[in-house]
Amino acid sequence: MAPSDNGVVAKEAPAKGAYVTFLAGSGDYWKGVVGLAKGLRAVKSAYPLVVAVLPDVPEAHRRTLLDQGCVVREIKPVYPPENQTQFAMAYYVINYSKLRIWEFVEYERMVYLDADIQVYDNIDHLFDLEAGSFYAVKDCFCEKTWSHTPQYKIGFCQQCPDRVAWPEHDLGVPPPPLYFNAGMFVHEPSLATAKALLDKLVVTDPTPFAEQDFLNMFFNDIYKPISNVYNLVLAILWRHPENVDLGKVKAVHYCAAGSKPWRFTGEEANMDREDIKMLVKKWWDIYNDESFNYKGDVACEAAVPAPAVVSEDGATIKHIIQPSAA
Ligand SMILES: O=c1ccn([C@@H]2O[C@H](COP(=O)(O)OP(=O)(O)O)[C@@H](O)[C@H]2O)c(=O)[nH]1
Ligand SMILES: OC[C@H]1O[C@H](O[C@@H]2[C@@H](O)[C@H](O)[C@@H](O)[C@H](O)[C@@H]2O)[C@H](O)[C@@H](O)[C@H]1O
Ligand SMILES: [Mn+2]
Repeated sequence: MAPSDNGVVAKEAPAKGAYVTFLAGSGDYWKGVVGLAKGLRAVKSAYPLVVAVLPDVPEAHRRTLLDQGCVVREIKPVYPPENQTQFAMAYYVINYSKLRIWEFVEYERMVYLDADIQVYDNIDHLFDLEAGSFYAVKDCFCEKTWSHTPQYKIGFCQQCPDRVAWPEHDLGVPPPPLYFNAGMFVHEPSLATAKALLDKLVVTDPTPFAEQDFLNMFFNDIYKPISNVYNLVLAILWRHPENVDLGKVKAVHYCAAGSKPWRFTGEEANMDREDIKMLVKKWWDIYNDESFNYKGDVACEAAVPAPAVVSEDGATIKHIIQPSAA
């Protein structure tokens, strides 16, 4: 790539990599996606952000994402088999549609980030991790959302396995396998894997953490934990403060109840903490900073493979490179 004005040659991203997030509904999660697009730009990521959108995402929201340089790709919803499951959150049923991102085979490697994640340090090196494993951060079992599980009931958590030993003799079962938070993971799109996921889904009873439970089961044998700095599940701040150094955190996951920055009121439990208020302000500082708006970045264009229209059950890939109005 030609040196930029100051003679510094921008790192050329392998054309086959991209960040990907997921957007459903006509609600306010689009603000999370805009924040994420601006955050990746702020840390000078060399990779584009693809947004997998369900059909119910309004045109106006899609336009806003295109204007922020996102690659917007419509996907068909994925539903779990008929079930009476009580999901930990009722809306989790839509999260199974995340499974469509294995169909994005125009990319060899993708880093998935929930729309309620913000990146505060460059994590492009994740694209260089050795292929063949599923990389993600270990979740925490200590929040009330886990109260249906034996680990919660006995106070066992993989974030501190020595605090309460797993009573294998009493329970007659081994400790649960390592379990990742599905808000961030590194994956390799493949139509074969996409088909295997959907085939397995139709014969798998849904469970409270929906696609997160399903992905943990499906990728259990190749799951490789990576550092908490790549996906700080906020509850770690009060459940396992010894496991986090905020100065080193690269990506924050605003998943704790009441922590979504664009809906923040500070009223829910733990939302009056100084570190939470600082992290929410940090998110807004990026969201409101117009210098991080899309300006037709050359690096972003170079990182995007030649736009192609891939018809797939009516879904097509649209990539429009237009300088934003701002
Ligand atoms: O109404 C919704 C709910 C969820 N999501 C997407 O699904 C992801 C997972 O949901 P959420 O982050 O709320 O789950 P949590 O991590 O808080 O459990 C979100 O980050 C969004 O990318 C969305 O687009 N619209
Ligand atoms: O659909 C299931 C969701 O499950 C996960 O969220 C949970 C999980 O992290 C718990 O451990 C926390 O206690 C809870 O707050 C948080 O919402 C993923 O973040 C999300 O992307 C999605 O997969
Ligand atoms: Mn999330």
